[in-house]
Amino acid sequence: MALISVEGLDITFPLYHGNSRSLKRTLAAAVQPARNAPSAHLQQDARDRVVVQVLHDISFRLNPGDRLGLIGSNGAGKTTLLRALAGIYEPVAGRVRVSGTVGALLNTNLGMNVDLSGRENIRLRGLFHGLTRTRIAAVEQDVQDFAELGTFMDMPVKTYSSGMLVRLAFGLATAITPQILLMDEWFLAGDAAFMTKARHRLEALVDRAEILVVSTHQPEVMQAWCTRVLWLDGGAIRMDGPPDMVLPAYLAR
Ligand SMILES: Nc1ncnc2c1ncn2[C@@H]1O[C@H](COP(=O)(O)OP(=O)(O)OP(=O)(O)O)[C@@H](O)[C@H]1O
Repeated sequence: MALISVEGLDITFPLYHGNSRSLKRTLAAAVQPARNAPSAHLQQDARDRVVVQVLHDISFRLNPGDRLGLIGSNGAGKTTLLRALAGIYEPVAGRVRVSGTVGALLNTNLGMNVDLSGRENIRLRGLFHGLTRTRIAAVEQDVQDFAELGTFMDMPVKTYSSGMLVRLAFGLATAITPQILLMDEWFLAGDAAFMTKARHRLEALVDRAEILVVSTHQPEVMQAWCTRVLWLDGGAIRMDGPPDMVLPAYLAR
C-alpha cells in the first residue's frame, strides 16, 4: 500500500564557508525575497556555515486516494518539497517515509541518458522498473506513438530539440503508472497542441496513481485534481486543508 509520511522536515542548503559579516549581509540582501514573494531564510549552522533554510518543520501524511496540491509564491519551497519526496534531497532534520513505486515528473532530464537514443532510454527505464520484455515493447510502442519522433527515436537524445525532448520525457514518464505520482507544474505547461494531447494522458495517469502530489500556481488544476491543499509560505506550512478552504484564503492573501 502506498504511503507518504513527513515528520518535522527541515531542508537547508549551505551557501559558503566562513563567517564574514559583510559577505553574509550581501548574501542576505541577495536572497531576501521581494515583497509578496516570501522565500528562504539565512541561518548559521553548527559548522559556522551560512545556510539557506528552504523548508522548516513540514509534517503531513498521505494515504491511498489522497491528492495533494502544493501552492505558494515563487520560492516558497514547493519544488524542494517534491524533490525531498522523490529522494533527491536528504532531510537535514526530520523524517521522510515514502513507500510504493514513485514516478517523478519533475524535469525532463531526470533519469534520461542523453548519450543514448530515445528507444534505448525507454528500454532502460523499463528494465529499471522490472518490466518484462513484452511489457517493455508495449511501452516502447506507446511512447513512440505519443512522442512522434520518427527516425529520431534511434538518435542520441542530445541531438533532440527541446520540444522533442519534452515529448519523449513526457511520453516515457506517463507510460508507466507509479503508485505515487510527484509532479511539478512544469509538466502542465507547453504549447497548446502538445498540451491538448498531453492533458488526456496526464489525467488518465493521475486517475490511476494511488497518491498524487502536484505543485502548481493554477488554482483550477487544484480544484479539479486535488482533495487537499498545502499552502507553503517561506518554507513553512501556512494552511493545510481541502481546496475549498485553502484556495480562497490563498487567493485573498
Ligand atoms: N540548491 C539550492 N541552494 C540554495 N538555495 C536554494 C537551492 N534550491 C532552492 N533554493 C532556494 O530555496 C527556495 C525555495 O525554492 P523552490 O524552488 O523550492 O521554490 P518554489 O516554491 O518551487 O518556487 P517556484 O514557484 O518559483 O518554482 C528559493 O528561495 C530558492 O532560491
